[in-house]
Amino acid sequence: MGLLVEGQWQDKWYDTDSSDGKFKRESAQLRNWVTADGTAGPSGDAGFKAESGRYHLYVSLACPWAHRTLIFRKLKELENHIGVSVVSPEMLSNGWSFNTSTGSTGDELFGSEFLHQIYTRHKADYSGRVTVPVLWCKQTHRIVSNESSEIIRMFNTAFNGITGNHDDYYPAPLQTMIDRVNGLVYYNINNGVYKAGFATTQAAYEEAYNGVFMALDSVEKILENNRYLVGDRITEADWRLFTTLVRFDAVYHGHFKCNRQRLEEFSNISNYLRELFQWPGVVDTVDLHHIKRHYYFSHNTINPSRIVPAGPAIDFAREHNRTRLPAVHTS
Ligand SMILES: N[C@@H](CCC(=O)N[C@@H](CS)C(=O)NCC(=O)O)C(=O)O
Repeated sequence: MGLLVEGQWQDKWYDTDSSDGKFKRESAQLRNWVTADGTAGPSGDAGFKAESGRYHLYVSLACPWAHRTLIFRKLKELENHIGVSVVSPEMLSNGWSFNTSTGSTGDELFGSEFLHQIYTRHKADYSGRVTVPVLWCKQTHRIVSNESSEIIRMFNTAFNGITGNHDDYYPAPLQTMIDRVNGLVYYNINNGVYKAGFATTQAAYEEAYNGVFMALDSVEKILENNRYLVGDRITEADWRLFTTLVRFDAVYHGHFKCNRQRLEEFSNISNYLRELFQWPGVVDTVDLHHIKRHYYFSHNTINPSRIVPAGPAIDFAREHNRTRLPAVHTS
């Protein structure tokens, strides 16, 4: 675990001393957009036109942010158009690695040893954390983006002309609502579990813990009468929540101490989670071995023994009751 400082790797854990024990996530720095015609997106430079075979994704199967991009690649039928390299779940003193003996596919483009070499290939004197996901452009030899929330928006529309898949997970009439729900879910749940897990004071931990369960209680209520988070169709908001939910009982409940209750004890959330898990193609994006191995093995300030728990035994493939609520298709 560490970061690049002017192109040099430094092995360093997160600094929480200057923030009263609170974990502060660094904003992603690389924010260009792939667009259908190569014009600039909402931020960054123009010149990244959607083309088959031009882009490559670097992901961890353990990471909830990277997981979003894998789900969108799957749902939007981009697998034959955008390649993927998977890092090892073990994120140790050199950060994310391409060690094939511990579960990486290897770096399919350059055969690098570590992900930080992709960042310095992009910019030799790069400074900042080396995070997944990364969307790489093979034509310009640059990182397009390392921000998952924006990569999924690109995948949602930019390649529609190539794939013929027009399913829309961020439809114009629902955007305001989706943004509002994303805000609550990101702050309290997606990032909330990390704020609880990486807190180094009791007060910072409890504040995050309370936020996690306040928001889960609200989600449980929403899902009582609504099939999905924003009305009766599945949207980006659901997939952004899903990647945290699917890790919750296996990792966040124990390792990050979010243990007021397990998600299995929330009736609506657990049924909803199973529906999303069983969505066509999604199961292929979930790897609980990588998930557990990453958190319990890599965070040695939290779990120095590196013992990976054997449980819990949860069957996400068992029946759910969500068909009792109406739903419409995304496209
Ligand atoms: N804003 C980023 C966050 C990505 C992120 O923090 N990824 C984690 C893995 S779950 C990571 O690579 N952390 C390495 C580090 O912080 O050094 C996104 O959503 O794409």
